[in-house]
Amino acid sequence: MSKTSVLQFLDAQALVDAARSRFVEVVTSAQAERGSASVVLTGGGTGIALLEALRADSGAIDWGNVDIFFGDERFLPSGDPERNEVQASEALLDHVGVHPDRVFRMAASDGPHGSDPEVAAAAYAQVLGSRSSGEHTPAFDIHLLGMGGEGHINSLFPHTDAVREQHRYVVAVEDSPKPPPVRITLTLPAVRRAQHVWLLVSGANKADAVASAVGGADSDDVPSAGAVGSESTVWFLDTAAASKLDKK
Ligand SMILES: O=C1O[C@H](COP(=O)(O)O)[C@@H](O)[C@H](O)[C@H]1O
Repeated sequence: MSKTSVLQFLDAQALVDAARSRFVEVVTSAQAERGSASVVLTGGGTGIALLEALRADSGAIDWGNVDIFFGDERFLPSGDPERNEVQASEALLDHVGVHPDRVFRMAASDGPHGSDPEVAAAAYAQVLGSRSSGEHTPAFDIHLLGMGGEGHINSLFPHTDAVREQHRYVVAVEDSPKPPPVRITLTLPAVRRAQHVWLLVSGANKADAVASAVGGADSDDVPSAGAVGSESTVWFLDTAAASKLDKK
């Protein structure tokens, strides 16, 4: 039975510090148990701040034995500073001893799969399949998620085909309401394959969506409501993001 926890912190820095310590704990215990760990990174302000914090305190993790995936990507040319993987590399991956063959980036729009995001999404689904045993996508140890003010996670926006996807683990999004419009994203079935799903959310503009999701909204209306880990789901909130929790 999956457990949901809502943790509140004074500010975004305290939230990031707590997520960093817990990330180190989960990854190092997975490595102690089976030699490696697998994590899904997120873009966004708080998600990238966590990666920066991990860079400063990454000693305990054997980064060469971590499989690193991405929850979503902005389908832009390689090196574009808006790409989540570029930001993740600058914040963390370029500075720790990751194994280059174990960092699974989603393709760029000028990459090997061409400029068609559907082809790039299908290629990433194959990557997931190649790293799993039987289920077509790994049972990630941790899936990190940020959340937009309307409740989007990864590039799963309210009332879209992508958030309603029931079968595929990776899809293309060609009309994202948040720029850039073309993206690649893991779907809710992929998120739910993770043992631990962590939503890192700060800021008053997210308080309504947090309250709705924690209160059990439909994922079609508030996508984050559908983000549930197979073992645990943890909401890491600052005071502002948590401010409407008791009022809905
Ligand atoms: O566009 C995106 O936005 C979300 C949320 O970002 P935030 O800055 O509001 O926290 C992010 O999780 C996602 O990866 C990204 O592509």
